[in-house]
Amino acid sequence: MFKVLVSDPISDQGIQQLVDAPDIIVEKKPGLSEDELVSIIGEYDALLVRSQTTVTEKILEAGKKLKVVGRAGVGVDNINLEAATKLGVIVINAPDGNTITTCEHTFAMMMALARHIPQAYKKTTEGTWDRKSFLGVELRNKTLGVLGMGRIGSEVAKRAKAFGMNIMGYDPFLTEERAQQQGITLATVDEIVRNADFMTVHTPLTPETKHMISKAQFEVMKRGMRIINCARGGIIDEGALVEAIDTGIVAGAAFDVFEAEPPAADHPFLNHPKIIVTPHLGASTIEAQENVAIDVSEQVLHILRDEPFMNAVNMPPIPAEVRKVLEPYFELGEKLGTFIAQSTEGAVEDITVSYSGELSEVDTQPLTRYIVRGVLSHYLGKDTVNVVNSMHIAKQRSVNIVVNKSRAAHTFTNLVTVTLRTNKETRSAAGTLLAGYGARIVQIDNYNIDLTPVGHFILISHNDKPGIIGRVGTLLGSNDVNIATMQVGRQDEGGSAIMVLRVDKGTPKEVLKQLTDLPELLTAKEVIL
Ligand SMILES: NC(=O)c1ccc[n+]([C@@H]2O[C@H](COP(=O)([O-])OP(=O)(O)OC[C@H]3O[C@@H](n4cnc5c(N)ncnc54)[C@H](O)[C@@H]3O)[C@@H](O)[C@H]2O)c1
Ligand SMILES: O=C(O)[C@H](O)COP(=O)(O)O
Repeated sequence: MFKVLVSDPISDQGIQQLVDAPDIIVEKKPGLSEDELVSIIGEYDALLVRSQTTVTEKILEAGKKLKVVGRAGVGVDNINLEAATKLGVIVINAPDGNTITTCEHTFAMMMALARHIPQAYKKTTEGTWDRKSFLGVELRNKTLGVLGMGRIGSEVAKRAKAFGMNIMGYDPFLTEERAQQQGITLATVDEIVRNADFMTVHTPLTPETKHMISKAQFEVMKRGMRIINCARGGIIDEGALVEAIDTGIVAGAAFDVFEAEPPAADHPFLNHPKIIVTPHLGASTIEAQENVAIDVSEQVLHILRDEPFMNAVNMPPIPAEVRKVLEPYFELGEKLGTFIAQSTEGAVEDITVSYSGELSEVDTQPLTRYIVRGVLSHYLGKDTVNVVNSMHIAKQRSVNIVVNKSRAAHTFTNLVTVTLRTNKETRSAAGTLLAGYGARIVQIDNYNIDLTPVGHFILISHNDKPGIIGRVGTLLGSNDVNIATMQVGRQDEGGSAIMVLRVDKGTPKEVLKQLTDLPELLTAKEVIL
């Protein structure tokens, strides 16, 4: 049974799949302090948050069973990613579910700003019929500068075109070609600042984007610009903005987010006649909240059940086309890792992974993480090593990871070979996926075999001498270990050979010892896959 703690208000419909899952207990405890979270987090396998809960290193350290922190939304600046990675806690988000909603909120803010709607509403409901003070501007034919042309920025640009606006966009990933396809003008921040009538920011808050619009930009800014921030507080320098409004450079601003949330009661935005504000409502629609909660719940379930998952933010993203090629190999990769670790004596020095065939054409790094996890979890436990921290742990323990690639396909379309070198020996195992038959281990050291990697095995190294197979069979039979299948491989007649026995259950240690006492038998290892 896995326990999931929901510490922020998250859509009930969205987390229904977790509530319904027979192996999950969901507990909702919104509004806890850091200390309260620290005192209870040790019981939970997963933590689900929005932006209110600050997931600190202290909380992560106290989460001894914690496998995943799920963020029902985009921004993960409330989660200590470095600590999570170090501790092997996977952090996932729901990057797509609130894009349209936030884009629409940006538009609502832009129109409210252009037409003074909040200010006019306030005055009218206070009993003053004032039509003079609220002369607005049209959006049509105005230039909109978009800083950050990711998911939300691109949707904003799309809608702005329908309003007859000209769009200038800046994003480090925006190329001239893509800008042309989107019907926008690729520009620098400086060009946007000097030319736009409206400017909206849609970047994450990073050391690079913090105060990217500050005093220097306001000094050269087109007079009368209107500015919208529905991304993150701090991208625009709040103090410098107020000064730019008060000195007539900026005509008005609409902010959904603040450098500190909630803002202090005397925050200069709160009573400023030219600044309109909402309390971080960008993602707050029924649809978006359901979408993000569904997405994050689905991935949390996968992680808790040790199944392949998406949207981890503390490991590099896997492009869809690469995921399609690699995902079928994740389980096999991890099994090859665990197989080789169980088969090899000694302290690990390096792990060499060779990819041949079509696999060699994609970025195989995500698959390597599974393989390394398979190897290291044999020594450190599955709970300690996961695909987020496997490479980090390998580095920490000075285990070299070497990756080779070769286009040559040999007998199989794809072949993954894992070689483990320890201070005592070097062994390797290779596997593939056979169409219609699934995962197979097809080579151990230099011996060809054909093994479905599931169940209990005994891996024996011996000298190829008459009678040895019979003696192994008799010994196991007399110890009530039933052999389901047996495969034997040898290089040369009378030379070294291996035997792989699939047995119905675990083999007691003393039986393995008796096996190694047989003449001509060199080693006998139990492998459980
Ligand atoms: N107000 C809300 O409730 C709300 C809701 C959803 C998202 N957000 C925030 O909106 C922002 C954008 O979200 P998204 O889903 O579009 O993210 P995204 O990752 O799709 O887009 C962000 C874009 O910013 C670009 N970028 C990074 N550094 C930049 C820089 N220095 N200059 C210009 N561009 C830069 C990136 O290349 C990327 O394309 C995030 O900060 C997110 O947390 C806020
Ligand atoms: O990054 C996000 O997804 C938004 O800021 C939404 O945050 P929220 O889930 O706290 O509304």
